[in-house]
Amino acid sequence: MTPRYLMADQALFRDPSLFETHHLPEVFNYRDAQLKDLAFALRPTLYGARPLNTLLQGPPGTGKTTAVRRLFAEVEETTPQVVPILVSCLGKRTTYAVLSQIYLTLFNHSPPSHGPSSSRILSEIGDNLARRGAVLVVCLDDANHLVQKRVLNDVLIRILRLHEFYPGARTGVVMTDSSMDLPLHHILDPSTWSSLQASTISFPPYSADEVRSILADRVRAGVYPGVVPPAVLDDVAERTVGTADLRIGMDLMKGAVHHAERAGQKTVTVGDVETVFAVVMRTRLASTVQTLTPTEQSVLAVLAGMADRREETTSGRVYEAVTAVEPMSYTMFHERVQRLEGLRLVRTRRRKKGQGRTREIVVREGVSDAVSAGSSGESMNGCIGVADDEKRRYETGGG
Ligand SMILES: Nc1ncnc2c1ncn2[C@@H]1O[C@H](COP(=O)(O)OP(=O)(O)OP(=O)(O)O)[C@@H](O)[C@H]1O
Repeated sequence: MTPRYLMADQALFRDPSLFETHHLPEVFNYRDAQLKDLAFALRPTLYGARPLNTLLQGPPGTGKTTAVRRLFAEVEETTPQVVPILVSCLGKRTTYAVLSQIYLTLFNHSPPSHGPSSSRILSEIGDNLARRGAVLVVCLDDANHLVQKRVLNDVLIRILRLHEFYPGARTGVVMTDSSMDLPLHHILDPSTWSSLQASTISFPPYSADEVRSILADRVRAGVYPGVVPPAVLDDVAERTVGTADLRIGMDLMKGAVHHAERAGQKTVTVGDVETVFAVVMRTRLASTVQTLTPTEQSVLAVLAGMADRREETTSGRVYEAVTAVEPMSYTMFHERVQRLEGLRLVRTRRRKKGQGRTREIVVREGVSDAVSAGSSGESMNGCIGVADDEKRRYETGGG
């Protein structure tokens, strides 16, 4: 039976899922050099040896995770004795959470609910690998989120030293970092640093032409011919370059096509893109704010308040204001600001003050709104609600 209702207004998309973040694209241009370098690091696993540990560094949306997923898929297909596991560190704040994810992938079920210790989970992982003679390659995706409380150091040392306690178990790590300056040599103990010895692969931002061509490929695969006119493609590409995140471009293109489809149009217009852009930005920002810890939310809320009142936001002043709300050491404050900067919620800049120089913390556009939307509800979830409402409105053609 031909579906009369489900597909009734599916007139413009061939396949909207091609625009989802988790979609692994068929065509992955402009990252040949990085794929080759990563393949080189993983190649020893084909012969049963440990991989070379690697750090993939570049701004958000530059293809780091996609490169890892492509090569992990190849490894999985060709080399059964290698177990590649990708752990998204965004929601993982403890060693236990990271190890549980590795356990889950290895054993196909979560650790027992009575809550074994991290060491117990690790010993089961080690036993399993040693028994099978397998090589474990863990990708800590967005490893910069593990910097607090020395979690990254703890996770790395446990994974990298596993072979000392379980001879036959071989392990290595790939880390991705979108903060661009994961200060590994500062945050890792000297012994972890020397076990890691990671080489770095850089993922520079895509040029404007590259962004346009990547979006054009996706449109070709996911949307019927003629639906997205060149002027619309140009507009989406330009806005994407402005936000420096290809993921926003994908969301924007998908949203604009949905908007046109719901309105019964045959083609997407620049007006559709304009309508959807604000919603995409708000949704993106809201979901980023939602990933913050309560302390990070406090720092951001204080900063946003100061920015709204046009107060001076030098780091000294902000530190004073933050500690009046929530006491913390300067180092801890500095780490929180670094994380907010890594998430592109704030940016810092050096400026002259009197005879010396000072660091100013600037809240990025739209962030104050996302924070106040969150604080007006019970939690930051309120902020997602606002964005979702708006999103629903445009998805149902309400503009
Ligand atoms: N060269 C490319 N060709 C096609 N699609 C790409 C390319 N690079 C990135 N993408 C797409 O852009 C989106 C973001 O890519 P990806 O998640 O790999 O970026 P990332 O660098 O890991 O970002 P983050 O640091 O924020 O995790 C995905 O939807 C991916 O399919």
